[in-house]
Amino acid sequence: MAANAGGLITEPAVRVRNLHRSFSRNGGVLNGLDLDIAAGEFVALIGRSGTGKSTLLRALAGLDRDVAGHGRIAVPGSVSVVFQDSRLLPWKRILDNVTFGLRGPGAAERGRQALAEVGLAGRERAWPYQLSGGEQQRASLARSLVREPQLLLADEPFGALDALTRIKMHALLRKLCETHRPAVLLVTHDVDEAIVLADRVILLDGGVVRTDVRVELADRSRSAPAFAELRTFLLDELGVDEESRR
Ligand SMILES: Nc1ncnc2c1ncn2[C@@H]1O[C@H](COP(=O)(O)OP(=O)(O)OP(=O)(O)O)[C@@H](O)[C@H]1O
Repeated sequence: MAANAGGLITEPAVRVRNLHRSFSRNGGVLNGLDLDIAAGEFVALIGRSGTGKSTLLRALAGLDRDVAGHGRIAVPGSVSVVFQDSRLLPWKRILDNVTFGLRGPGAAERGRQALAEVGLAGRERAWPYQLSGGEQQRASLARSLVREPQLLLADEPFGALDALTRIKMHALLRKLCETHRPAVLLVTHDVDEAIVLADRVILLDGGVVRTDVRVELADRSRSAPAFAELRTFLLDELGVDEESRR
């Protein structure tokens, strides 16, 4: 349970209990994982390669049918997923990609508004191949948010972008989340990205949540001392050696 700004106790948007998943007899990837995410809360999920971050995300997205019966998962009715590649349909124009599957007479207008929100006004009739990688991810975010999901799952959405574009996308995602207020689970390898964006950072290790910290920074700029302190703590938790931090 989480207390909202008014002090009321609210049900979490996501509740995972005792989740297990294995792919071989060599042991589990998820080993009795518990996790709650409050409505509107932004959680970043970090962990060493192969620790099961994508496995958890796929289970929450309903993309892993075999996980059923290996724990309890409760997620909201409307869930959107963003991946590292935009997964736009190459044979559809950008607006048609964004509104794909939406019904009702207002769908095109909602799609246009979503594209404007992500900075793609005027690109409605472009084909996916005509957009840069960053623009394709903007379109992918528009396609998710036009559905007003209660839960947004994002698996390394900015992993393929250059450093400057990533920083711009961080600002955009924060703004979109402040406007639309979905619960978010963001998988990332980038500790700085986690601190810049999230309300909470959780670290997966051994198939369970090993570290769970709230990000309470007045100043999220990377040069702030409290930012550096939290980064050092998380890199220590990840077991990243001194050499690799430079
Ligand atoms: N469908 C599958 N079949 C067999 N093994 C799988 C499958 N999906 C994941 N795994 C294995 O489960 C483990 C966890 O994979 P997962 O992709 O969840 O890790 P991750 O933490 O997201 O890693 P990375 O940070 O490298 O993306 C890996 O050892 C992977 O090989």
